[in-house]
Formats: sequence, structure tokens, C-alpha cells
Amino acid sequence: MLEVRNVTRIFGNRPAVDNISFTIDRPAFVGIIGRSGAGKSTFLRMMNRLTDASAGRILVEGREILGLTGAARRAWQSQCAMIFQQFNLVPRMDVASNVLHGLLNRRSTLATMFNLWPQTDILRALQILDRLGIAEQAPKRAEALSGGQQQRVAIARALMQDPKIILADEPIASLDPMNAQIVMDTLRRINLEDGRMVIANLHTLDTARRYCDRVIGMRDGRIVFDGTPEQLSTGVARDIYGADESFNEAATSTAIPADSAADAAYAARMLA
Ligand SMILES: Nc1ncnc2c1ncn2[C@@H]1O[C@H](COP(=O)(O)OP(=O)(O)OP(=O)(O)O)[C@@H](O)[C@H]1O
Repeated sequence: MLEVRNVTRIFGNRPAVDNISFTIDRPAFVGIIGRSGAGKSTFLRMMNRLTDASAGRILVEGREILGLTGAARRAWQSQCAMIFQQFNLVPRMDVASNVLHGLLNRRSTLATMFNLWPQTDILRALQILDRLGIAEQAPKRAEALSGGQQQRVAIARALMQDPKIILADEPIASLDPMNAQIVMDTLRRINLEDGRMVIANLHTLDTARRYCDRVIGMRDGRIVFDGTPEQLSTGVARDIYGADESFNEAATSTAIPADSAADAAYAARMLA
């Protein structure tokens, strides 16, 4: 389904991504981990054609996507939707319009400028918001929502494109543990229920272990691990992150701390 062959990206004289190759043959949930600067974002941006590759090929269902230009490139970009750490919504625009903007590549500028959307598109946007549990937020300005809700709006906008692949660049890095879990659960649901491949750059090991079918570890632009979550032992992780014996997995954790779970249970009891 996806074949990455000897892909390299050089900035200046330094490779950010250095001759990486791998194949994904089903709509799996794939996590990419590695410390800051390992090349994770650069790889996703090449897949989405936001950044050009210096060398190599990326084939999706046999079709080379690195050479696409113009309308073909835009069409590809809507088939592999991107989700960012900072959500990238239009803050003052209402939630429903933000979701409808997922169709931007397919609509005329004029219609978009005047916010003219066919009723079928509006209904679909509302259905998607409903599926993600945030339909009641549709009329609100995006900026009025919590981070977790905003990220779900960004996922809804991505779904509006009906993508084959969802690329998520540190989708939970700005969220508290509770919201991080909701967003990851949402991505996993979409992966399993719709059969859409998800490739997510993740900054915490426990998230990669919990949600991914497969984990790719990058270090200095290269793939240094490619395996199942079970194979991702502390020793392997230490290798990926280039850390010494003092490497502490808990420091990369986004698990909900026992304290805050207890606090939430206490608050729920008091409100009951
Ligand atoms: N546009 C650019 N111009 C020059 N160098 C860049 C550019 N984008 C990325 N780099 C460099 O490429 C390397 C890989 O960066 P990249 O953002 O892909 O890493 P990353 O693993 O995603 O890290 P982070 O989690 O911090 O984003 C870094 O050394 C970075 O400084």
C-alpha cells in the first residue's frame, strides 16, 4: 500500500532524513518516535508534499507521489490529510466552517470566500462532528474550545477530505493527559472503523506502545528501529533516543497520573 524507498532530504549539507526505506502493506496505525531533530516531521511533510525530497521514491498503491505537481499534487494532499500539534484552525471562524475548509482543495476560491457551502457538505460536516462527540460545538468559534476539542475539530476537518491516510505530527504534544487520550482514542477509532492508515509522530513511548500496530524509531535521520510495540523494550528505546543509563521512561509518559484520576473521581462524586 505504501512503499518508501531510499528517501532523503538534505537541508544545507546535512541530511534531515537519510536514505530511509520501509513498506506498510495494510491500513495500520504506525507511530514514529525519536528525539527532537530526528527527522520525523520532515518525513511526514515529504509524504504530504509540503516539503520536497532530495532523493528517493514514495509509492502509494503503486503510484509515485513525490513527482506530482499542480492539481495532481493538491489532489494527493487531500488524500493524505495532515494534523498538526497546534491544530491550525482559523481561531475566529466557527467550528463547522473550519471543518468545511477541509474541502478547500476541491472548491472555488469565491465560494469559499463567501462561505457558500452546499447543504450536503454542511450536513456531512455536522455528521462528522457528531461522530467525534463535538456536534454541539459546531456554531462556536474555534478559539472558544479546549485544546482537545480543537484537535478533534482538526481531525473532523481531515475526515471531510475522506483521506486514505492521516498524517499526524505530534497530535497530542500540546494536550493534557486526559485530552491526549481522547484524541488518540479518536484517531485509533478512525483507523479501525474506516480502515484509514494513520502515521503519527509521537513524543511519548507509552502512547506509541498503547496505540500503534507498528513503531518506527528514527535517530539522526535514519531508521534505527522498526517493529511491534512489544519489541520496543526500554533498551531499544534508549538506543532510539540516544540516552544513557539514566534514561527514564516515565519522563516521556503521558499516562493520566493516579492523583488526577483520583481527583476527577472525587469531583464527580461531589457533583453527583
Ligand atoms: N526548513 C528547514 N531548513 C533547515 N533545516 C531544517 C528545516 N526543517 C528541518 N530542518 C532540520 O532537519 C532536522 C530534522 O528536523 P525535523 O523537524 O524533521 O525533526 P523532528 O524529529 O520532527 O523533531 P521535532 O520533534 O523537534 O520537530 C533538524 O536538524 C532540523 O533543524
